[in-house]
Amino acid sequence: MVLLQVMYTDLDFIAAFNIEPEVLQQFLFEVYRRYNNIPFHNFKHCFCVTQMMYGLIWLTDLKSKMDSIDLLIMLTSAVCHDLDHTGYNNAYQINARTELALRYNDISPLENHHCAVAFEILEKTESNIFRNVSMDQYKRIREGIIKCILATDMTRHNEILNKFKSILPAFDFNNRDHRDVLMMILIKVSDISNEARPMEVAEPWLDCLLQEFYNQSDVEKLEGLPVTPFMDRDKVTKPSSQTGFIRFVLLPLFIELANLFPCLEHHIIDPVRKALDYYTEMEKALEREKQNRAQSENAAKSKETTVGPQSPADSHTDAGHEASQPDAQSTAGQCLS
Ligand SMILES: Nc1nc2c(ncn2[C@@H]2O[C@H](COP(=O)(O)O)[C@@H](O)[C@H]2O)c(=O)[nH]1
Ligand SMILES: [Zn+2]
Repeated sequence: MVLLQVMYTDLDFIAAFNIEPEVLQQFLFEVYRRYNNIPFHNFKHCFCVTQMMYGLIWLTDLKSKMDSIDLLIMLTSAVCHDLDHTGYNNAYQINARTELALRYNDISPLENHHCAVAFEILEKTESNIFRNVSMDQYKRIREGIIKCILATDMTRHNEILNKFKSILPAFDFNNRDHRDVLMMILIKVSDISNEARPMEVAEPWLDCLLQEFYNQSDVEKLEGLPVTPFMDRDKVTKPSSQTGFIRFVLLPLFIELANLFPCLEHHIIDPVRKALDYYTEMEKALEREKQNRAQSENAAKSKETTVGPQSPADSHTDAGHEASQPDAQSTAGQCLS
């Protein structure tokens, strides 16, 4: 929480918007309290996304290009963007007809909720970091935060990315609509930027994400709901989850942002390309292992049909051999390390 406080201070928000230190502390404490103890969408994820946003603001020298109110909107949106996430995505909310889906008529139920919780916190005077801004400024901040948090709904990914691509050739920092789209892109990039971090940080985050995914698909199976395919433990592995995501979601998004800010190439694109190579190799190793296993099983079967059934002792040895195999994923990981 202290580091988040430092980010507000470093970006000069304390002075520019007359934010009292104890109000900022109370705000951040309320935020901390309203993140749940779940594998991925927890307070640490909020911290990482905010830290990435803070880093992007400095790396791109946004302070010289945009009003500080826009920067305040972006940093605060990052802090609040997954408040009270339950660990079950929008598809689940809608299919299970949860309270959130009912309240928001199936329209981005989670993101609407994260935003509503943020403004619940800001409604309390003691945690309202915007309590000293003018009515007009508050209106702009509220509009901006709503826009940014709602933009993190991944079902809107192509819509937002295409809008950004269409304005990029004539991007103008003085154009309000252009800035709004850029703000949405920046929070999206920050939100899904784990793979831009060093591998030893990024990989454990993927484990946490898959834990949350697998938990959801298990519950979907138990409740007889449609099973979200990219969350199904019977279909998804660590590398299969990442290669597609990096190729089709991360790189196309990051490359467009780097078209506007070439200085980002080295910071966010290079590590993501490296991660793609890493998971592609892991996927190949897994595939080889699967093929080897299938071949040994076939060989064993044909031996059985030509020689006849094995003695119990033989089959025990086989079972023992099978059980002593390390699991596919860790072997693939070892091959690469
Ligand atoms: N397969 C992967 N999916 C990812 C990764 N990082 C993020 N995501 C997906 O995007 C959303 C992001 O939105 P959030 O606001 O919910 O955090 C997340 O839920 C995942 O579905 C990744 O590295 N691999
Ligand atoms: Zn998030």
